[in-house]
Amino acid sequence: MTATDHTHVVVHPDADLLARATASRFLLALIDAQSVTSPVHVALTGGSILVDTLRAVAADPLRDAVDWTSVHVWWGDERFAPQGHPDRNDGDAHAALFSAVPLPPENIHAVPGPDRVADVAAAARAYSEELERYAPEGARVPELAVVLLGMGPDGHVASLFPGRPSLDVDALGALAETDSPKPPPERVSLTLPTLCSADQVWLVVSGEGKAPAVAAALAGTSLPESQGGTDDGSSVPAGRVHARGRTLWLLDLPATTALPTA
Ligand SMILES: O=C(O)[C@H](O)[C@@H](O)[C@H](O)[C@H](O)COP(=O)(O)O
Repeated sequence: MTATDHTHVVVHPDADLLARATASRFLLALIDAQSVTSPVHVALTGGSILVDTLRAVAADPLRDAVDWTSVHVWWGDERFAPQGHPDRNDGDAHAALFSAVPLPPENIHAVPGPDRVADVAAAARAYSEELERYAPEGARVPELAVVLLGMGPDGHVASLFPGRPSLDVDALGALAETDSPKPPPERVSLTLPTLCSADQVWLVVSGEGKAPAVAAALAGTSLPESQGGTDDGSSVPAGRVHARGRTLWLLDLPATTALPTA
């Protein structure tokens, strides 16, 4: 199904196939990008389907066709917690994938936690500086080949939540969220323009509980406050993410159940 010229919806029968197909698609995207450029920058995030996807990447034989030494991993968002804390997204990714592929530790760009910086604002500043260090001459952020995003039932992506001022930050780089409705409250997130600067953004969404937010995002509308939305007609955060190249919605069947039938 095609939603717009650059936004496409792909539906897999269930969550397991969604994770495995996204994993193969991700590996092919890395291999493809590596045929024309090096290094290749990607951004990952947290959430259950994303971690399942990273596990599937580790189990996919195509992983051996990737030159992991030229892959750089960034975080779409990270919870402000010390290294090794179970809240952190990077711990899950390490267990699911990084421990299984020869990705050099210096290519994994972790967001600093309270064990390294004074507060979440300092963490966001440090991450923005790190992004700039890897950006092409004159740019603020690296060229992200693929950004993988999960989505919450309220339509949030990374740590950009409905109705929060973070959604209106128009600078490239990272921002601090201090009052996330999803715990923990303190997080660092890439800004919306940074997500949209990527060549491709893939929104990987599973389950019927997210079906209303999928429908709202694709229609560019809000959700009622009772579902964590703003009820003001503005698009849920996920509906505001449009990659420079291709925006892919990768869904399982239950996540499509609120979409209008063609
Ligand atoms: O740190 C986080 O909490 C995430 O990055 C967040 O944006 C997540 O991807 C969605 O909330 C989906 O998470 P689930 O798949 O677990 O619902």
